[in-house]
Amino acid sequence: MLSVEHAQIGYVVDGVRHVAVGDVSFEVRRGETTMLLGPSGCGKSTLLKTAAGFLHPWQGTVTVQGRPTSKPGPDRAVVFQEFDQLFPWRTVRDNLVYPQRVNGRDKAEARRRADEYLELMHLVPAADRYPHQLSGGMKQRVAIARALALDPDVLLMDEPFGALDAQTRSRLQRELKDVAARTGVTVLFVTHSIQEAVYVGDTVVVLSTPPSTVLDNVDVAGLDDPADPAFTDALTRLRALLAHDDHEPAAGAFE
Ligand SMILES: Nc1ncnc2c1ncn2[C@@H]1O[C@H](COP(=O)(O)OP(=O)(O)OP(=O)(O)O)[C@@H](O)[C@H]1O
Repeated sequence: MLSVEHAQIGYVVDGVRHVAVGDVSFEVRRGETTMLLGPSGCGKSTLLKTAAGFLHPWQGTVTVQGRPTSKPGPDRAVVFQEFDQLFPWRTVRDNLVYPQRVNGRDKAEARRRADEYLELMHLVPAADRYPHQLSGGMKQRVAIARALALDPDVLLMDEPFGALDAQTRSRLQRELKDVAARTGVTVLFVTHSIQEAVYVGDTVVVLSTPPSTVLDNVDVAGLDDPADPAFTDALTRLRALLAHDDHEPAAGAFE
């Protein structure tokens, strides 16, 4: 579904080119959740922004269904970490309806889909509230529901639970797994957390320090019980990969 092939991506600061993503290739298969894990500054968000069409690779390609992600499009929906990504002047329901209308969906169908995804994300009681009346966790659930209601080919998530307390974060991880299984949506998800990568993902793409390359692709499909020895094995393997990266970040950088 989403393909990254020999991508090199960077930034020009004061006329100087800085390479963030050195040479990265991976595939996000249809219906699967792929996690991007790696040390701070390795270019996880840079890759996600390129998939979203906000940045362009200097070399290589990033494609969705074979089409380069050269600009943002309705085939990709993005959920960010920040709680302020909703339209503050629209109710929760209208936050879901409005982007669908902008994408050309008729009013009745947009409302029907909004209600379907409000139900799926347990937001029906909050449908007529405004974003400032919601907790951080609820805002993130609205952002996910809004993205799913657009029926994207790929859902791009940049540390969507990074600013939540531990309990809310676990709950949203569970809900996302459940919704992904029910809808069959394809997800690319950036995280700092090894635990989150194993629990939420089907595959973990582990990146090195910048200019980043792929250290490994680890299959974690079906691992959702931290008490399962296979879950612990996956955690150990990912920790070892990151620890053997030449420029390991300071201890404690990974949960
Ligand atoms: N707008 C920008 N202009 C210049 N450099 C940038 C910009 N955005 C990111 N960078 C640099 O590119 C590199 C990769 O940043 P990026 O945010 O993609 O990493 P990350 O892996 O998502 O980091 P973190 O896990 O800390 O969020 C970093 O060195 C960062 O400083």
